[in-house]
Amino acid sequence: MWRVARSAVSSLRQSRWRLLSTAIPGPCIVHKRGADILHDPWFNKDTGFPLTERDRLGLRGLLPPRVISFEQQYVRFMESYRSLEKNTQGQPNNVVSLAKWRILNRLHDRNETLYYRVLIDNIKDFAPVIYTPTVGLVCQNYSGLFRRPRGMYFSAKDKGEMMSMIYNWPSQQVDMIVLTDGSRILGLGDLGVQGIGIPIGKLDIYVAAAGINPQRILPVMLDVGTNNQKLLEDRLYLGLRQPRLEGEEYLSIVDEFMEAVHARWPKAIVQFEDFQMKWAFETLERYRKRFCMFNDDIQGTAGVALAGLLGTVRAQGLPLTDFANQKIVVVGAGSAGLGVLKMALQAVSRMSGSASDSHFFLLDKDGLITKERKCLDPAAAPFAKSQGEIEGLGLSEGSSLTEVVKKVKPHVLLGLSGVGGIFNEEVLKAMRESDSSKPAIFAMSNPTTNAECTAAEAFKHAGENIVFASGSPFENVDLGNGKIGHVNQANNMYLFPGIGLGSLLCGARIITDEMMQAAARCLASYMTDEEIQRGVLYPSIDCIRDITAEVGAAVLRAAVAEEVAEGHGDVGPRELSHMSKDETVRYVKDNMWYPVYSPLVHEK
Ligand SMILES: NC(=O)c1ccc[n+]([C@@H]2O[C@H](COP(=O)([O-])OP(=O)(O)OC[C@H]3O[C@@H](n4cnc5c(N)ncnc54)[C@H](O)[C@@H]3O)[C@@H](O)[C@H]2O)c1
Ligand SMILES: O=C(O)C[C@H](O)C(=O)O
Ligand SMILES: [Mg+2]
Repeated sequence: MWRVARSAVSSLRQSRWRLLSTAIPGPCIVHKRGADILHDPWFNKDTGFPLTERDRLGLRGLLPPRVISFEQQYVRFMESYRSLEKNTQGQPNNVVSLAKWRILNRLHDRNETLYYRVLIDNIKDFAPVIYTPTVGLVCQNYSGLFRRPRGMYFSAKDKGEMMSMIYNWPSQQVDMIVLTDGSRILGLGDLGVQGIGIPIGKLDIYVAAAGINPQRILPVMLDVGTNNQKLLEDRLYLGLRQPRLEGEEYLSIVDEFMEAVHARWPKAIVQFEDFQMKWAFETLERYRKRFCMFNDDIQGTAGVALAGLLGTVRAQGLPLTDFANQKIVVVGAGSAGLGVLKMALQAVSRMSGSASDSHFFLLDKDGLITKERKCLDPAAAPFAKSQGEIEGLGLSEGSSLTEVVKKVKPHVLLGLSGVGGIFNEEVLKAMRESDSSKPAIFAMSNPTTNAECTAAEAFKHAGENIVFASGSPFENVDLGNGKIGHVNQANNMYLFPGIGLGSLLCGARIITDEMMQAAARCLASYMTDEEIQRGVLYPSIDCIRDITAEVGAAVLRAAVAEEVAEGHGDVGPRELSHMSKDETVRYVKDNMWYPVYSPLVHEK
């Protein structure tokens, strides 16, 4: 019940959008006392409870006597984190990564305010721990790492119960849900119930980047079984031990979940994450006109890739309209690869007035996709080459990646295949013959081991003149002679927080293609010419809150223009439509939650 009061206080605060976000934190109503408060990570301040608060809340004697300030607690945590880094030096990467994840996870379980503050302030260091790539390792080892639940689990066994189950979630208000069925976790395949780590990591990024109130987030696992034989045989596996539901049975579970969410929180936004391709596309089409939802792998990824692709045009000193002439080879015809091509095509059509995809080449595990392909996937069909388009190049159905790169001489080679190392030495060397003055290599698959190539390999084999981006973080590459090969992180984390936040703050009924395009354009225009010339396509993760505010505002304004914005709290659609661009950014920023200890007031 305390959560009701807390959200009332917070919406009161949120409604005063003209106030600066640095205002003194208002009091927080709490309906519990004593040890129950210490065990609630939302209220717990550990040794930070002032003496008067200890008296008021029945905490006297339950803590060591000295009061430690928030700042001191912060320093203490960071010191223990840094000493862990020092003490684990030289140990295998996986061991170090999991140790870092554990120390952060323990803080998350104990004291959310401190956890989110250290996360926000050190996002560049901590994103690789709580998000990609370590989150992949955590998912792989989830059943062994499991200590306490986080988020909700809806399983095939819960059919018919979801409408009541949703009320088991203790928070009165939920704004943002990330949902997975665990069927395609990063490039690691079907991890069943263990995929819950992905929604948890994505929502941590929502809090850090978009300032979504952590009390209003909900990570969800839809456990419909797994086809991963190893997991089915693992005695520690925590999910349903049955093959995945298919067809109508599967869809009826997702339908029931979506209806239940909508019944309790009609304004909540649902982000679909890491669904295998067939369900990723099908659920997007099924729900996008009925609910406020999007698929991050299809749409978020596309926006980030498009922003990067537009950056590579600028890096060549060409006008953006030249994007229509860029030859782009996309390796991987799954939800992400097809999403990128679809959005790129929309961008070409917007720029040149005609939707020509003649410069796009799409490959999957069977090589170049052409209209000759047997059992051509309908989703890939629009990008399949006709014989006429490729015979002049000496290519044909199923041509290998090396052949395609050698013959096409693409401006951009973009990997979303999930296959580590597929951009091998021969492929990368072939990129030296690219028709671009600054060839681009995007190895976007996650986690690190699944990247199509490493940054060092790309600069070594394709040349120093390339622009490089990867989905998981790599260190910049020392090219010698004082030169640095810049590594960009082309990850959907640059966009999904802003898409969610912008949609939330305007009360979007649905999320349209135009809102996605606006997000991508905003990210694309974020960088200066000087940065682009240095091969820097995306801003540093350090300023993710600023980027998210800009993206959120762009999404919001597009929603208003598309007339899908219904208003948020006491800010109605008319008020939204009268905001200038700067006012919109201000509004978005003022609505970002920021972790500080609020004075706790007990109420029965
Ligand atoms: N950087 C990002 O922001 C981002 C976003 C989304 C997805 N991804 C990554 O992209 C990868 C793919 O995701 P998805 O959802 O599209 O998966 P998917 O399973 O839907 O598609 C994978 C595609 O790769 C193709 N493929 C497999 N082996 C291949 C090979 N040897 N050569 C060429 N193609 C091959 C498959 O045929 C399929 O078309 C994953 O690793 C995921 O982590 C990255
Ligand atoms: O999770 C990520 O890091 C990006 C993307 O959503 C993916 O599936 O790989
Ligand atoms: Mg994903």
